[in-house]
Amino acid sequence: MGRGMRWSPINKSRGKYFSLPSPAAESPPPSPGAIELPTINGGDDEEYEVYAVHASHRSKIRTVAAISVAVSFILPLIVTGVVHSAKSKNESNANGGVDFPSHVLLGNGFGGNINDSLLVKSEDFSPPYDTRKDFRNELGKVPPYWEKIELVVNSPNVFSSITSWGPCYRPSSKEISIDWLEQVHHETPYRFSNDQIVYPQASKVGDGSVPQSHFYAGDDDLVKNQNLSGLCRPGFLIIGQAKCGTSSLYHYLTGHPRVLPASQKQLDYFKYLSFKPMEWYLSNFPSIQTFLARGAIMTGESSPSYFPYPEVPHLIHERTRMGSQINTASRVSHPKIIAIVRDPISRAMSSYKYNYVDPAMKMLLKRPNDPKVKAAMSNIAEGMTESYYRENHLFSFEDLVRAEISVLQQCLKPGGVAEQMSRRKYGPPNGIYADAYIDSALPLVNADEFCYGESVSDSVPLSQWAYLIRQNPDKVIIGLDYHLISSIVGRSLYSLFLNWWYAKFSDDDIHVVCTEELHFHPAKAMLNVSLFLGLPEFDFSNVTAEGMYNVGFHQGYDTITSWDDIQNEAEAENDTDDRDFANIGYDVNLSDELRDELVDFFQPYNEALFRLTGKTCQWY
Ligand SMILES: Nc1ncnc2c1ncn2[C@@H]1O[C@H](COP(=O)(O)OS(=O)(=O)O)[C@@H](OP(=O)(O)O)[C@H]1O
Repeated sequence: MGRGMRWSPINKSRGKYFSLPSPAAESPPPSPGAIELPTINGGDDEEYEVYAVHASHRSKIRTVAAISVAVSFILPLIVTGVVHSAKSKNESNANGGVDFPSHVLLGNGFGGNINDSLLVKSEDFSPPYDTRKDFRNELGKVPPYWEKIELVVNSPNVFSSITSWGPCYRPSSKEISIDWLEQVHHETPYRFSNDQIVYPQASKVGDGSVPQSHFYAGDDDLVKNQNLSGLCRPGFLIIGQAKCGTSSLYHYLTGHPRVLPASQKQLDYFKYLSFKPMEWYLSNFPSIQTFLARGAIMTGESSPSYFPYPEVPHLIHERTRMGSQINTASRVSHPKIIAIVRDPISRAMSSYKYNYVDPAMKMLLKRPNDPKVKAAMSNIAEGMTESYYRENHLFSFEDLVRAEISVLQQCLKPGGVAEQMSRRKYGPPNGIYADAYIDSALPLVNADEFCYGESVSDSVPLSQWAYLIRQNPDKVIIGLDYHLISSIVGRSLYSLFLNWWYAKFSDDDIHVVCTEELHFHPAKAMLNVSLFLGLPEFDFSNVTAEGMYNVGFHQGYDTITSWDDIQNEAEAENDTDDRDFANIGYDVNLSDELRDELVDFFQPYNEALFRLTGKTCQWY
């Protein structure tokens, strides 16, 4: 019997049958900040040195970062925030609105650039109607920072002083003539149906109205020459890791009555669409009208494509940074970062199914015309059953994992290829992480880019698999995303990826969720997420009780599977209690021997993760 999480009829309270894994035995304290690379059978036997992660280095970087952030960012916001905080408290008492702590306003960029005299005036301001009632949402509350709107509606002459409406950029002067009350009540009557959320997309950009040349302009132009007026921005980004429950996390979070979803869960902008202007990106978040109608505070998106790439935290930091040229309303903090990490073996198994078995099987059954795929399948009989293909022509989890691990052990050695190449690309003098390399011991390693080799031929898409394919000429590696098939194990080395995020963002702006918390204590895990975001307290239990998203073979970011169905399916497939939830829908064989080896392989990376994030997940 393996050592992962087990199904057992212990917790039936919500119709689920999961038991918590037994607490991990206490391990001896790690040598100061070190990752030791273990070997795994079949890998290189060489002994590796200790891979240093100096805590002192991180604090040095933090200090430098903190000073520059304090000068350019915290200071003005503290000023605004103090005023806001006093103001919202005052209003709250008088009108029964929600009393938000100042960090809600600050932390998510709602501070705006209001001058003090305006705020002083606003406290004495009495509109001719009850603004609170008019902008009230279903809960009878209106977020305090929307108060600015009543000023605008009632005294348009203050319009130019107000750069930010809630989480939204100020509308253009043309739009100020809009009767906002009319908009709220007639265009977007507030209901919980997401069909009624208005996204500015069609009318604003994304319809060809932005010249093509603009998309390919240099970064500076993308930032400067655009009109963000009236668009709203994300307060949070769920960055991944893929296959760790990002879809559930996103849907649960947008179940909070004050949080609105983006036009789709996964926008992938900062990875795949960053050649488009921010204007395009922000047009995928709800309109000001929708925010008002819902009494909403925040929106955000979830793109697991962000997690593994060092370019992404850098880009997010650049394009959302306070004081950038976007316009004055960008005097806001960056979106908060939410990462979710899962027991690395379960994640690897899920990735094996989703990124390899599933697409490969579809291709074997459908025989697409793509010449590369045809070449790879030239010796394979057509029209056979799924189980025939699985048994005869697909590599097992173990095959792929062992091939990958021998590559990783070599590549991740201290001073090895990944470390050297990463430093060359991202480090001093001109790399985008030059500052983070102040101390050369910082393990900034882009394993994803530098460990997996080049294509060998059409039938050997990466050198990593050359030996495997030579030894098993009947088996194929086909799929859409070779880079994902190649890094089934590597993408579970969370600490390597998160190091880059922590180099760009402050600890306070990153929140890490363990998938297992989301699984076993979903309402509590979500409450913690919402408190981190500064949202008002909300009981998520009804939202999370509906089920899990993107499960096993019910794949689809927006597809929910009820807890009962999950349970029934697991029981139908396996009569015993010995069931890991990673295996729902498809049996991935994992011998006890390989499991033990993987546990050892992941252990130092897990420990580095727990040290980095200050959070410990209950794995193994
Ligand atoms: N609440 C909860 N608790 C535990 N595990 C959960 C939860 N919700 C989703 N899942 C499992 O997460 C896997 C899907 O993750 P993602 O949605 O991040 O996948 S994706 O990268 O966006 O495709 C997928 O894993 P597998 O079923 O093993 O493939 C889901 O079953």
